[in-house]
Amino acid sequence: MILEQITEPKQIQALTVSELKILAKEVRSRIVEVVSKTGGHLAPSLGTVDLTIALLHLFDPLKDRIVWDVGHQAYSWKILTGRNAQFDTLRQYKGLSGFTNREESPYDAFTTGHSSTSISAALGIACARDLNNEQGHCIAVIGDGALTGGMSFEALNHGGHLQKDKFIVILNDNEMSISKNVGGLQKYMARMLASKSYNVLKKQVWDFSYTLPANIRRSFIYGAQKLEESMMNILVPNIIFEDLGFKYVGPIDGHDIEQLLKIIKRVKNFMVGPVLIHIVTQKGKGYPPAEKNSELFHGTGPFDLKTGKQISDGKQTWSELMGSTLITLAQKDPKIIAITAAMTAGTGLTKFEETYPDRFFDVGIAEQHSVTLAAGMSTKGLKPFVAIYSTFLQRALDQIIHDVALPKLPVVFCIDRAGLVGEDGATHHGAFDLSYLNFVPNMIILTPSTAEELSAMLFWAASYQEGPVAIRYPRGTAIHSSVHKSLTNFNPFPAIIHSNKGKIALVACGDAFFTAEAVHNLLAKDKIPAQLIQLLSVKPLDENTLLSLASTCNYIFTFENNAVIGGMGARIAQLLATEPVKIINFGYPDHFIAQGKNSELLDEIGFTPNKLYKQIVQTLNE
Ligand SMILES: Cc1ncc(C[n+]2csc(CCOP(=O)(O)OP(=O)(O)O)c2C)c(N)n1
Ligand SMILES: CC(=O)[C@@H](O)[C@H](O)COP(=O)(O)O
Ligand SMILES: [Mg+2]
Repeated sequence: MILEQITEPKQIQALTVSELKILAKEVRSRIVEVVSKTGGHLAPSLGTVDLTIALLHLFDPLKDRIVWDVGHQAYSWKILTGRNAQFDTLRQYKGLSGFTNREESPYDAFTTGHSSTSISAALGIACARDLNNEQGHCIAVIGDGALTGGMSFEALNHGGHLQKDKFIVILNDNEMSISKNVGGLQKYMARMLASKSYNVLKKQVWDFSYTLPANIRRSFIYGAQKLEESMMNILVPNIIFEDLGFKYVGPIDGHDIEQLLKIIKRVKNFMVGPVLIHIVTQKGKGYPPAEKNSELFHGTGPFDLKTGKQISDGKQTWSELMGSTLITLAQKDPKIIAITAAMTAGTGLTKFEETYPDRFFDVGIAEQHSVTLAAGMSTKGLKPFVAIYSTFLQRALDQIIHDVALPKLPVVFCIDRAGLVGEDGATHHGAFDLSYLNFVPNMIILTPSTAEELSAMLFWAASYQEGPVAIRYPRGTAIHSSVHKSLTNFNPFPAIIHSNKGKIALVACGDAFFTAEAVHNLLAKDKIPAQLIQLLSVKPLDENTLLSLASTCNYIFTFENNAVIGGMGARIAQLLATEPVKIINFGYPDHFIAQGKNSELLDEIGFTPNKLYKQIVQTLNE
């Protein structure tokens, strides 16, 4: 086994091409074997094995800085940059992160998880390199999906302007985002792939250059680049990257290691100014089930290695419930529209897309655009539901404030993955949406604890026309419960009083209600009566109920799956600041929470019924 002998990336530089090919096979087996147990981003990571090996053969990953966009395709990078021994801990509690992370390894040039940051980051590194008089190439590896994010274009625009040498963007084009990639850009790249004439020209130029003595080769290639700039416009009109100031090289078979080495080496040694290398890969390469269904294996749970069969309990998720309720609403109201930013399956909208293709919009990885698109639609009387993960909606805060809330447009935000999301970790937890929405005027924020409440809120929001509504719900299986059954004539604003006895009150929202309920039961066993209050609406708050609690209780303990700073509890504390009651907020602490099973993470931060109960008893005894 070659892989077993690789303890540091430098060793890869000494391998022959046939050894590199064997290494690629071994790395793929290692990835499939581990991810079948841990779950993870299998198909993206299988697609980049050959590229990783080529890059590590040609570059020094400490001196040269390589930034992987999203970082979900970097498993081979991890394995080959000194982390093979820990690779079995991928995405596990205290194990390796599922993304690149500067705290995890000096080889990881940038901490990632959210899309479309790589070109900006690599350009920033290139600027710093030059200002510090340092050496080395700065390379961004970005997928065709990530390229649909606006930041990529902001960075290409700026990179083309700066004209940095040794600045390379590698576009990893597999024609897939998580689902099929969308948009004019995708079609444009498909046309480029089909454009043989330009590639023939490129090949001829390179081949001819090899007939020249080494000392004049570099200036020949520079001259050829200039010539190409004008010829290209005849052969392949409007190469967008060239127009922006990048030299375009490609398309290249991203699984042909020999070819990758040849071309990347030429770019490394001879080309001046920023270069974009366009490689073509297949998602899931080397593992037939993932090749056949790369969407399913984009991010997978554990699966059977032999068959590729995934393990699922088949229970309805919050996202699926949202999607099916939206179909029901859309049947009644032709104005209802669904919008996603490249997360059709994740947000439960696959069936909506099939049922109402004309009323479904996948905008690409373009959260900001999705929000303002919805705003535009709603000015003309449509009723858009924007389904977005809490963590990704962070990107669109200004659009929420300026384009939706200020003009009071009736856009509904279905905020998925609110709270901890487990193995994706710090970059993906939905820890902040209550905080970043709480301060937005005109915003209504609803927090269902049960499946029935989510449905009722969606129905309610569909007919609310006075301004935006955000409904936040967690990742995973929807909870059906009898805690709140009377959903006819649903009104989300009054607090639900589940128990009104005692001098202390537990106030909770969303799925944290069940934590509060469990604490309530533990206190009851200790003969400590507590009032138990559920808020369906975090904004506006039911001020009357909270003020009356303040007048009857010595303590109010609040529970939420959000950062305590700026969350529901913080607003309650603000509201009751002048009241004699003491308020203690339970939620996420003021640090980033890593990855692992939610149960492990909640235990670590002390957000479990037992730990909270003990904290309450201790507080009462003080
Ligand atoms: C801001 C943001 N929105 C959405 C996502 C979810 N997401 C992760 S990877 C991905 C698709 C990326 O496609 P591409 O860049 O082509 O990489 P591939 O998986 O095809 O290799 C999406 C939508 C994200 N990570 N960040
Ligand atoms: C890499 C990325 O951002 C997505 O693939 C994300 O991991 C999906 O998360 P879910 O598994 O919760 O849909
Ligand atoms: Mg892709």
